Amino acid sequence: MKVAVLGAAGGIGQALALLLKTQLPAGSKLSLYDIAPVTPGVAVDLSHIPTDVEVKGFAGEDPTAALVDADVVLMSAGVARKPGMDRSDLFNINAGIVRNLMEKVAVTCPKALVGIITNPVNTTVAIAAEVLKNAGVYDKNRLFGITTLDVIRSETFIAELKGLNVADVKVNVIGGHSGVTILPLLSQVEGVTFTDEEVAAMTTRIQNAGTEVVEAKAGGGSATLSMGQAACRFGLSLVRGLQGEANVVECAYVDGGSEHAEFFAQPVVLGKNGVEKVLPYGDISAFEANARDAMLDTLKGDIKLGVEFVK
Ligand SMILES: NC(=O)c1ccc[n+]([C@@H]2O[C@H](COP(=O)([O-])OP(=O)(O)OC[C@H]3O[C@@H](n4cnc5c(N)ncnc54)[C@H](O)[C@@H]3O)[C@@H](O)[C@H]2O)c1
Ligand SMILES: O=C(O)C[C@H](O)C(=O)O
Repeated sequence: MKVAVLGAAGGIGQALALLLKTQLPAGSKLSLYDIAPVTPGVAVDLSHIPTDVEVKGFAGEDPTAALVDADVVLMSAGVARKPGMDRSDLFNINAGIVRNLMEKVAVTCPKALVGIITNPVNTTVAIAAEVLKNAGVYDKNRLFGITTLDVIRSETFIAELKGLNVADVKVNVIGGHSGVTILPLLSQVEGVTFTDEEVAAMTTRIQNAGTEVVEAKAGGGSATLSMGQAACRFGLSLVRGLQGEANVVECAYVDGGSEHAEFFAQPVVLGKNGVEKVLPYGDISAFEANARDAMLDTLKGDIKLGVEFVK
């Protein structure tokens, strides 16, 4: 199993690479790419950790060497927010970065499962899909926007609020990955009841959690360590599915035939070909149905921006 991380010298990339070096199955290969010249050094550093995962690092303008034979590609290349910015403010720089890297993915490892972390995810995933379509290699089951950070935040915040063991809290988060498009389905959390006020406050906190980190870091970037953990969880789930493990389920932003939008985050079963099955997200409350319907214009606009960027 070979996993490539693009943007591997960055805040997320280094945290993710460390976690993958220590958690990928024995015999795996980890391939690190970034334009930053330090990247081969990051790989040398990680290679001193005694696990049976081979690490190689590549720097420069061309990611091809890192992508050869990749089964999974996790992309966090690009710029991060500073206070006062929305994720959409990153579009001008990150759209071109994602397009260029996806052009290399399309040629070098078109069958790889690709997880996009680079923001704005609602738009960059649409960009990635258009690039793959133009190259004639698009398989909707192999492309994912990684929304796992919204899931782990939801689980953490709910456990804190309700005094629960976080390992017992499971939450689906649907929609997309920015502001109102992030919709945690609190009504489905087993063994927990919320007042209307708690639902409103918790939903807002989860939707603004990225901004909470951006403001706390005060110009030093956005979530990197929690995102490293989230991306590692998602990447390992992709690997477990590829290895034939049954019942691997994660929420992800996919082109899954949703009635709501071309791309929509919801639970999916992962397998040897990526998405094996898109699961229904189940019964939701009136509050959640209103929030879902209210987000759709924003989400569809974000997707359209990505499609038009490539055309
Ligand atoms: N999906 C999510 O939930 C989520 C969570 C947190 C951050 N993000 C996003 O992830 C991205 C990365 O965040 P970060 O904190 O790691 O930023 P960072 O600035 O620390 O790292 C980004 C890395 O990308 C590299 N890079 C830039 N252009 C590149 C290119 N063309 N090819 C290869 N590498 C390139 C940079 O050299 C840098 O090392 C941002 O867009 C951020 O908004 C997404
Ligand atoms: O908020 C950001 O800009 C980064 C990321 O999308 C997050 O949710 O933390």
